[in-house]
Amino acid sequence: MTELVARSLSVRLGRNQALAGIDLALAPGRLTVVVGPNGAGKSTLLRALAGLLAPSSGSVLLSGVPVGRLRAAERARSVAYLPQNGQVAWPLPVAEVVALGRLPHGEAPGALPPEGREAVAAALAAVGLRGFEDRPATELSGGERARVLLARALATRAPAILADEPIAALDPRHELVVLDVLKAQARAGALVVAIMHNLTLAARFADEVVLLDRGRLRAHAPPAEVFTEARLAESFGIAAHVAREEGGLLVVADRPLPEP
Ligand SMILES: Nc1ncnc2c1ncn2[C@@H]1O[C@H](COP(=O)(O)OP(=O)(O)OP(=O)(O)O)[C@@H](O)[C@H]1O
Repeated sequence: MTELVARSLSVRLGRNQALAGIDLALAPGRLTVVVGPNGAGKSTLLRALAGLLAPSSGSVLLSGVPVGRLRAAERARSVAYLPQNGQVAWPLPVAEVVALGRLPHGEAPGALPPEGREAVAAALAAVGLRGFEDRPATELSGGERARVLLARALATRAPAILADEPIAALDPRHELVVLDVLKAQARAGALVVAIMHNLTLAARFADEVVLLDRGRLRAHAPPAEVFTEARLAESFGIAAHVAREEGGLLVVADRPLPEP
């Protein structure tokens, strides 16, 4: 069972204390949504959890092992990381970009074994890109490209998926498609973490919410405990309505509060 644990995790980026003393335990089978205002440290947290950024103090343990100590291929097989605003530099066909997700398994994109081919096809279908296989990845819309990169992460079939704003560029239908995919991955046993700014969708899809603010962990709890009007005012500086609806919690941002 894959678990990710941050212990007293602090990260400095240049002169900035991006994260300070984060204690967090993430379990498999859960979709955890990370929220917080711009600059709160969300991307920094995800990169540290993925082993891509060394803590300045404290540690990140992947199933008990410091994540920075894993070999790159082993780490990439264990943790699929989707960066924020991912770009595609080369005009490779979409299927080959997604096949790059098989590299940590030692499978070359041009010569995938049956399992690799199946993983690529399933990932493309999951994000609604069947039929895009031969299109150059540099000739796609922003939302299509974002889904290609998510498919690449899914094709890895890693037990942990860390996605930095996976729905930021997507239309409303594909926001739901992608969140359904991430939820299904969690239901199938994966540890899934996604950064999101859409609090309404976060409240609806998250099993648990991590709220970061100025580099500190303010809350880690189910959506109804995190999304209170008082906390939204304090951390986001917004007046919001929070209501319980049949489909879950409804969070509607109403207006910005004056700067304190
Ligand atoms: N390379 C860097 N050097 C110095 N400071 C940095 C660097 N990258 C980010 N920071 C700072 O670290 C803090 C956390 O940044 P981070 O990208 O983790 O925020 P975030 O919560 O993901 O924000 P956003 O919602 O805007 O994507 C911010 O104050 C940011 O200005």
